[in-house]
Amino acid sequence: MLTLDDLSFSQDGFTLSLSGKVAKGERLALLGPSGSGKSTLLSLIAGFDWPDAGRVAWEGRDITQAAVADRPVSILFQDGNLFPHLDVFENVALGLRASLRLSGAERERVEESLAQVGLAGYGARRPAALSGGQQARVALARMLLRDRPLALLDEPFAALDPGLKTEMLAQVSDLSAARGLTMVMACHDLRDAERLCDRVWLLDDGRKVLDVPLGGLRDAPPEALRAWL
Ligand SMILES: Nc1ncnc2c1ncn2[C@@H]1O[C@H](COP(=O)(O)OP(=O)(O)OP(=O)(O)O)[C@@H](O)[C@H]1O
Repeated sequence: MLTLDDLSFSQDGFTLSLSGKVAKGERLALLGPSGSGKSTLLSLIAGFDWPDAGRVAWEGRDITQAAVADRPVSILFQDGNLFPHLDVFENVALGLRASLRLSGAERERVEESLAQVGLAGYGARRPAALSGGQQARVALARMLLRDRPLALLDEPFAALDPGLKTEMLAQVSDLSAARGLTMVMACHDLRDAERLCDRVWLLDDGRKVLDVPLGGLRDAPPEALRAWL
């Protein structure tokens, strides 16, 4: 369980202030207008920022002040964060070892991860020699290789065409279900949220204004979500 207790964080006139819980294995979508605080919340969970007050805990362990590397998280952001000077294999291997000094078994895991996202045989290419969708899948392979229980995704599908988006959504859904990942995903599209997630938090100006299951939502949509339908 991911627990956020009275988190509060202020930056340049913007304040994020919320509490909430995400059950183990649950997939949570963060929806809200631009600037509502979705990325800020992901940064606080990932450890790129620290809250001014409140607590972030995973399975009862307080990780509010933990270093990024010591958190149970893997991260998939919109731009994939691939290193242009490293080849595809090395970019994925970074999920396992920052030193890139891998044992034979670890090299096999990298190859397996690439195969899982349909990129077997692409290891020697540089990111620039891949399409946008393939780059997104390299980032996904790295995220999966990290094998951390909490996946944080920030609009990971925004740059993909509809066909690739559908493919990636299905892949993330299958692979995360197979691993029982807990997921928090910021997105702008309620349909993406419905395809991947169980629950949605609607953010507005740094506050959580709605916290509901996604199943059956369209039958009786809450007023706050009407604009997103
Ligand atoms: N590095 C930063 N320095 C100062 N202010 C920032 C920084 N990053 C974000 N903000 C501000 O924090 C607020 C929340 O931004 P955030 O990126 O979390 O929103 P968001 O909901 O993810 O938006 P979007 O959907 O556009 O990605 C905004 O007012 C934004 O201008």
